[in-house]
Amino acid sequence: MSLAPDITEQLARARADLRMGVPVVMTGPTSAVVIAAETLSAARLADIQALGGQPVLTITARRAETLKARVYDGDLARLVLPADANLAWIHSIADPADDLRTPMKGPFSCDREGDAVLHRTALSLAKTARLLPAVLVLEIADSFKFAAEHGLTRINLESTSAALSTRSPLHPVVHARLPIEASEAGRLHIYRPEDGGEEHYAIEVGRPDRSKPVLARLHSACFTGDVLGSLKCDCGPQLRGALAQMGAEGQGVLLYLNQEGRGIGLANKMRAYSLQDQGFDTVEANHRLGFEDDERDFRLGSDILASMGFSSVRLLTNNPRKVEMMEASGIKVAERVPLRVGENAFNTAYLATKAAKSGHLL
Ligand SMILES: Nc1nc2c(ncn2[C@@H]2O[C@H](COP(=O)(O)OP(=O)(O)OP(=O)(O)O)[C@@H](O)[C@H]2O)c(=O)[nH]1
Ligand SMILES: [Zn+2]
Repeated sequence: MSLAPDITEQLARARADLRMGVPVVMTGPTSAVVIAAETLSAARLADIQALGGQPVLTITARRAETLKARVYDGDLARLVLPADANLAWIHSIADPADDLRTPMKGPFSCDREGDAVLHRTALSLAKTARLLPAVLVLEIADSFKFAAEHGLTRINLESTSAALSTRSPLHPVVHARLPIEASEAGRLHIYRPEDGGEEHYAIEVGRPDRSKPVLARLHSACFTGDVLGSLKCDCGPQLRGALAQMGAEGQGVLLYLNQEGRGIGLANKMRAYSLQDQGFDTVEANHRLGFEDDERDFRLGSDILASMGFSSVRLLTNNPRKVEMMEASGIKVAERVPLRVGENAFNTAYLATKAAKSGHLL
């Protein structure tokens, strides 16, 4: 028996460390100390530079495209840290906020030797910590000794990449009656993932027959739209519209998935909004930040539906990816029910971009 944390638990620690600006040690065929660019402090940068060796700033190919840095590793680029690089330089590579004011940050020298698996895994970890996808990586010789000496979390590279590519099981925690405006027969279910990530919710309206397709909506968290009534998107009206339709039919399930900002987190979504104010559309903004168009995993939704006993849905959505992902993960989509509400002068361009670039149906 051991009380030592397993890889899932170690990764939860590693995420917390990265968010706090604390380095994490990765052990693999080559080992390295890794720190997130976003939370890096001047003191820690100086400490890393004092270790000797050649630090590398790893960014996604999306970010590299904007910076005109050479991509030798497919989905990422390893920028050799210039000897005179300071914290402001690193932050300006990670964060596109000032790109338009200071467009020429290069020329960059990019690594092409050796394997990029450690770098790729470190970037994924930063993304799951909801940080900007940019990490400073310095190879070290004896990772066990280094981690012990500095009191750092150490994770095994192979187990980390395996854990990050596996979906964490979700467990029902509790459910209770919750009368809502749309229906007095509401019930809120809480689901908690094993990996320490955000909880997700299911609002069950009435008591839908488990043997028939249920009216369902996969709603991704949008603090700005759902709570503040933002006019930049259509989320608030879609949320209330879906619940109202379930109330009118007397039954349905709304899954509220805490994948804010299409899975990049609220801070990054606000960075994207700031880029949109500079003239970029919703997809371009994600790319400039180093993210894909959509970083969500809708299979969370099928897991929750299956756990509630549903196998077939009438899905309220305009997003064909949601339909595909449902079907691929074992929930039959008997019907797609369009949900077009909440268009206004502020979100017309946003909705048009989603139709043109993300395949949303009009
Ligand atoms: N990154 C980013 N996320 C945004 C932006 N505007 C809205 N969002 C997020 O986009 C998500 C919208 O989710 P959904 O309501 O599921 O919408 P959808 O994928 O368009 O699909 P349907 O509404 O079902 O057709 C929420 O997580 C919002 O926070 C944006 O400009 N950038
Ligand atoms: Zn929204």
